Amino acid sequence: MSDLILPDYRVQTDAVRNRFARIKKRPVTMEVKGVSKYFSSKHGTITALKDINLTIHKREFVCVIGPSGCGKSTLIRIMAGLEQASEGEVRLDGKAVDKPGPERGMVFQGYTLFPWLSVKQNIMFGLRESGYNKGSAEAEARQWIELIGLSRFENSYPHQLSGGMKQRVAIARALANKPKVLLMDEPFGALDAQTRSKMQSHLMEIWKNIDVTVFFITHDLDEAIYLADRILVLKSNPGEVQEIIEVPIPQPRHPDQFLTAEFLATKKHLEQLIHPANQDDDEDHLNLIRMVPVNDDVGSVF
Ligand SMILES: Nc1ncnc2c1ncn2[C@@H]1O[C@H](COP(=O)(O)OP(=O)(O)OP(=O)(O)O)[C@@H](O)[C@H]1O
Repeated sequence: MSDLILPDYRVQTDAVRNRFARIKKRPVTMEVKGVSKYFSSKHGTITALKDINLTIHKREFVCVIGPSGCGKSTLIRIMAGLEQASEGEVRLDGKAVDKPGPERGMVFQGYTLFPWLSVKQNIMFGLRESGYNKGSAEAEARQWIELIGLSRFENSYPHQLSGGMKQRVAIARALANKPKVLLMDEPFGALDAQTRSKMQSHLMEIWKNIDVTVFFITHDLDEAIYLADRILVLKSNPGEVQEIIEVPIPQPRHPDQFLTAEFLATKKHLEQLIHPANQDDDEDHLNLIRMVPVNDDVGSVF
């Protein structure tokens, strides 16, 4: 990629610039204001997050990337109300978040469906909790099952589903409660590459058709660029905002865009942010002793 002449990732076409202008005019849904988080450990205090500020507008899709340990999960847990910030606050539609609530749906990497409930019962569960009677919860669940294309599996149990199907059910279950924000922590991290790419397209389709704002953690740069309006890049030790990038790829997104100059330029920039050149990290080196015959030529040019 280094030999290609790529545009600057900050250059936007008129369509992309206009889209961002429209997004910025939408009301703010979530605000992360000066959030810091400290943990005590036997080695002292860990600053997992330091002064994080982010404003997310209604219907925006924001992805978060950053090296392992930069505080991504801590941030999403604070946004979900599962963890308290040490300093600062998170607001949803102007109201401080201090505990989990139905207006924030969560989807995690691990399959979090109830194994003893069928697909339909899993989706009905939250609806029943929020006061739907059995008949209306069932009708609502069926609509979601149809939307995620699993009508044939409504009475199947999680162990009878593939990983991708389970995550589709988890997304439907989170969305059935009509949250304002969907918080997703590496939801496709455990899936094989092909299923993952299908799930990304499914999620894009769902997001286009459902009135929801998405905050999505991933390790995968392609996934972040493909899905996001903006990408929050965190750095570690302490977890701080490195950059917030407006993705210059037009909507609607399509897998063909993975090879466009804008896509490659954005990916190159993210790679530079996450793996800066000349960074000599001891953990990246393998201390290998050669344990092959002297004339072994695997790995040499021939
Ligand atoms: N409950 C805890 N107690 C002590 N330290 C914690 C706790 N939770 C997280 N940390 C520390 O806070 C830092 C951020 O962790 P976090 O899991 O949020 O990072 P992450 O970016 O999500 O990592 P990964 O990409 O590997 O999942 C790490 O140094 C981690 O060890």
